[in-house]
Amino acid sequence: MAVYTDVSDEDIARFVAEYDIGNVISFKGIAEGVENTNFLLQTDQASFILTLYEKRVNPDDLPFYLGLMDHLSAKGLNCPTPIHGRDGVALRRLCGRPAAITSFLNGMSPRRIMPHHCTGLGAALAQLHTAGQDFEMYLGNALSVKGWRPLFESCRADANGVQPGLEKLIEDELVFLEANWPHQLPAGVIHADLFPDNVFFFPGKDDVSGLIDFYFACNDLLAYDIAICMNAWCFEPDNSFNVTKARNLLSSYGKVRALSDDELAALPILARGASLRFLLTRLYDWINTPKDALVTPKNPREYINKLRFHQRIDSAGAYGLGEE
Ligand SMILES: Nc1ncnc2c1ncn2[C@@H]1O[C@H](COP(=O)(O)OP(=O)(O)OP(=O)(O)O)[C@@H](O)[C@H]1O
Ligand SMILES: N[C@@H](CCO)C(=O)O
Repeated sequence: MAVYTDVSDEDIARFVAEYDIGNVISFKGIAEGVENTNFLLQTDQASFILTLYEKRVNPDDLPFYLGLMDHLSAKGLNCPTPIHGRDGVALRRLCGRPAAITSFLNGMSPRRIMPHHCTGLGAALAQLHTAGQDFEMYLGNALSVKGWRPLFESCRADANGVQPGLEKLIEDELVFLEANWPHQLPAGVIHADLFPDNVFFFPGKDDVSGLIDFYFACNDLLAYDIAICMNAWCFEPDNSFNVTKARNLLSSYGKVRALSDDELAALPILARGASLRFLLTRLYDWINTPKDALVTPKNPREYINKLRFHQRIDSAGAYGLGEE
């Protein structure tokens, strides 16, 4: 349950009065999500999402996230559109927290990922990368290769308690990635957290109907975003890699934005980095989330298996490219 900040009926009525979106007819907390407090807000004009940004989001980065959603929406990407108040301002404060209203997107995240979802995902990801190319703001990725060691140092003492040998696995992987990370590939705005819960589809349709949750978006290597998606979408619950899903993801991405030979060659190492990134953040949360917290931390072990899988891969052919 992710409603960290309570908002009264009076607070919401006062807040909505700053906008030209009609009068509130219903307002309820959304259980999904772990980072921020989200409410479904219905007015007599439309449905909206009200988000109160909680401690994990740096308030200084909010203009980038909201500006990016404005930019991508204007380019025709179906993502939440920030709603601006009568004074033109989208980022406001409510109940002591930074807050914004965005448009509500119809559609549902897939409960069971099928290969056709990965086809839709690949096209949507490439559209996002293409549409982001002329976005003028810049935000570096705090969770890329330079950010991983400090994160590891903050939780390494507890790593072996989560799985024996984990501290050495991470240390060795960090040394490898720090020495071999490809810095010269095409870069731009990436989503950086495009997991199935952030991608909507209409039932029975292959195309993505909408993308949400841009609060890890940043500037980084475009192919790194593909690697994040490959990890989040192309493994089965038993940890086996589904090459059909990966092939669909990569080939539909490539139809919208062609991948260079260098990007393809770097995919295994980018996938190792993407595994380590989510292994580390999950490990940190696993160790630091109080037992009585509202949210259940995600299991880091899933990402140990993904990392081990990619460590055995030496070329992108293993991800289904070049096959029929
Ligand atoms: N614009 C939107 N349109 C429709 N539903 C939305 C929208 N934004 C958020 N939601 C709903 O709210 C839920 C939580 O949103 P979101 O994933 O952004 O939360 P979060 O706490 O930032 O997330 P996370 O834990 O995934 O980082 C989503 O799973 C979705 O059901
Ligand atoms: N998508 C992240 C959590 C939310 O940012 C994970 O699965 O670890």
